[in-house]
Amino acid sequence: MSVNLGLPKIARPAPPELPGLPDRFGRTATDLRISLTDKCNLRCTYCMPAGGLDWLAKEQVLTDAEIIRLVRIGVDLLGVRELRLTGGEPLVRAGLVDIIAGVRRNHPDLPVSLTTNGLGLDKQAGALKQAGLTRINVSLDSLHAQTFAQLTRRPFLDRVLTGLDAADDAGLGPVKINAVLMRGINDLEAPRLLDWSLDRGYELRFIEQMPLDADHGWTRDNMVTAAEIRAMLEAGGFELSPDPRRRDGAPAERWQVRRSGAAGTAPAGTVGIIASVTEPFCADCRRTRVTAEGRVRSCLFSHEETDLRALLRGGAADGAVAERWREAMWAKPRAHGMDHTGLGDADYVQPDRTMSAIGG
Ligand SMILES: Nc1nc2c(ncn2[C@@H]2O[C@H](COP(=O)(O)OP(=O)(O)OP(=O)(O)O)[C@@H](O)[C@H]2O)c(=O)[nH]1
Ligand SMILES: C[S@@+](CC[C@H](N)C(=O)[O-])C[C@H]1O[C@@H](n2cnc3c(N)ncnc32)[C@H](O)[C@@H]1O
Ligand code: SF4
Ligand code: SF4
Repeated sequence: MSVNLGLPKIARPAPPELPGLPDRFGRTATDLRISLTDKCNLRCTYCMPAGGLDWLAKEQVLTDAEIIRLVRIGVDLLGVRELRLTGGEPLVRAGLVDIIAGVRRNHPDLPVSLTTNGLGLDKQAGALKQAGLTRINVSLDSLHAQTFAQLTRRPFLDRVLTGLDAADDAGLGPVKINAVLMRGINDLEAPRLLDWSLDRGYELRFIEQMPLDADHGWTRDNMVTAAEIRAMLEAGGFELSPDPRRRDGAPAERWQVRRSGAAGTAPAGTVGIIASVTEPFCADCRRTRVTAEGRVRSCLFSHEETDLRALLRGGAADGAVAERWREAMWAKPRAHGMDHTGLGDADYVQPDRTMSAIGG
């Protein structure tokens, strides 16, 4: 079943006999992102409403076995080469360790990473590593307790920092830190966040805020742009030079960082900037997403979803599930859920789902 979420449906031919998950614009998805839950224990203002959302009922959410099977279909039949577990907050999913262990049993060499807010990592990091998790990204927008609480609507900065210590001890590196900068709230903290990340050996990435928040508070003018971020870092004591490594479909553009006055020395580390709005990277997008209830979203901003759960629960063979998934990806929009880039343009329509409910 394909679920149209509001826009006119376009008639499309079936995908050709190409291997994997190709789309109509010459891209092939190899990076699978699965949301393990729509629930979360933070309420970041750019993502969730203060009162939370109507959570999915347990029976609506894919089971551990269904997730492990979908990953197997993705890897064995559809050319998936890496897996990202996300949410909502994936650490609140009871079966997380079992899911990772099950995936790892089937795919000894698959890179499996987790994007998390870090709450509860102190207790789970060791078990996650032992189950076969490869590495981790932790979202952290501020190192000031008060600013953290303002942005996330919860006073839990210390718990995130404890979680990061545990991730280091468990060997879940290289750790990446995700920070969304919000004008007038944490934007001036950008150099300090970078300094702290360099000292701890983390790769910090700044993310342009995207219009995916429940409160519909995003405006193009108020968003902190990649160009502004680079300028703030340079004014704040850092020199940036392009990272010579190939980007390889990654959302983050990476920069080598030297502390000012250290020209000619080895870089102190790298910083990434994910400029989904002002410098979009859709032309080289390699992503396929599955929501917590088992729907394929071919693009973060899609208005159409394709249900795989009914097939999984209806006794369909792996090949039939794979074929439906291929059809969904063939219909992937060119960019930003449309036929052109343009978050915030007059014709941009924000998806009904928030980032947390899509699986960021
Ligand atoms: N426009 C767009 N932005 C994305 C997409 N995927 C992730 N992002 C943004 O990039 C941020 C970081 O995503 P992560 O899950 O930490 O990881 P990543 O950068 O995709 O991948 P790694 O560098 O391999 O860890 C997200 O918070 C989103 O804001 C995407 O498909 N499209
Ligand atoms: C939706 S969260 C899910 C995983 C986990 N709860 C976390 O926060 O890392 C994944 C990423 O999406 C980012 N994000 C959420 N809403 C966003 C928005 N409106 N624009 C840009 N990034 C956003 C978060 O900062 C986080 O790094
Ligand atoms: S960004 Fe992550 S931690 Fe923050 S509310 Fe959304 S899902 Fe939760
Ligand atoms: S907006 Fe859509 S097409 Fe562009 S990078 Fe994200 S998922 Fe890919």
